[in-house]
Amino acid sequence: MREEELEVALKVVIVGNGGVGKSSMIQRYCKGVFTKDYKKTIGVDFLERQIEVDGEDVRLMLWDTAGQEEFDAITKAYYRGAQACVLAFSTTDRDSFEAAHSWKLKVENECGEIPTVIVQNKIDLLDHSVVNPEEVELLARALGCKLIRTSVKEDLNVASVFRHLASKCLAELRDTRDFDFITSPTHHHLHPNSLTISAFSPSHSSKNHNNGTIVLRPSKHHKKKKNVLKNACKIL
Ligand SMILES: Nc1nc2c(ncn2[C@@H]2O[C@H](COP(=O)(O)OP(=O)(O)OP(=O)(O)O)[C@@H](O)[C@H]2O)c(=O)[nH]1
Repeated sequence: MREEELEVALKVVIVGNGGVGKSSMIQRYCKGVFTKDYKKTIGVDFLERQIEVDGEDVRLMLWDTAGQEEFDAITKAYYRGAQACVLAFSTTDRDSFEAAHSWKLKVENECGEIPTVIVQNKIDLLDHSVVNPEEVELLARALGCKLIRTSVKEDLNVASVFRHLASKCLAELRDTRDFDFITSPTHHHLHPNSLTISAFSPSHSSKNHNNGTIVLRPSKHHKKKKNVLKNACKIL
């Protein structure tokens, strides 16, 4: 199978305290809209967007989890199989900054070490900031993650968060692209040239990419797909 015939789908979870802007970020990225209204996420929601990264089509499935503790039991299960993570806190909410460590642990427990970006959102409100830049950088270093400062409201740096994660996952995928790590019980039912690793498979390992949604299949046209869906999103 040639490299240009593959399609990659990545499951990305967005975590962080309630009200930091997780839903807004996904809406902004997938639909290009921003709303001032705060509507608490109940459980889990997801949107997707297709982009081209390093010459490859990547389908990003963005899982919006509720930040409120009362939904913990529901959301935890949805981390499973995620291949990348956005860990968000708000410039104006000290608790959300201090909760970053425990969010990281929560994701690690379910997914192992996956590419993660620490997002400091609401930088349009820097005048009301309750965190200083040095401590934020220290946090990112301590967690071993890239730090990106965003304003979903102003549409600042939102796209770079997802582009960075997709690029990192692709690089890791290329490193392991001999495909001999396929373990999905479902792949027997697929076209012989089609390889699917289910995002929802209960078995997972933290090191390899056999724990998530990596869908590798030949293009319908047997040539590199045009990126016609670049800005297309849909609610599933
Ligand atoms: N000023 C400003 N407000 C923002 C920004 N991003 C989100 N908000 C606002 O912050 C509030 C909370 O945003 P949500 O996206 O609902 O937060 P959430 O993290 O999904 O919250 P939960 O669903 O409870 O987990 C909303 O009123 C948004 O309009 C931003 O970059 N700047």
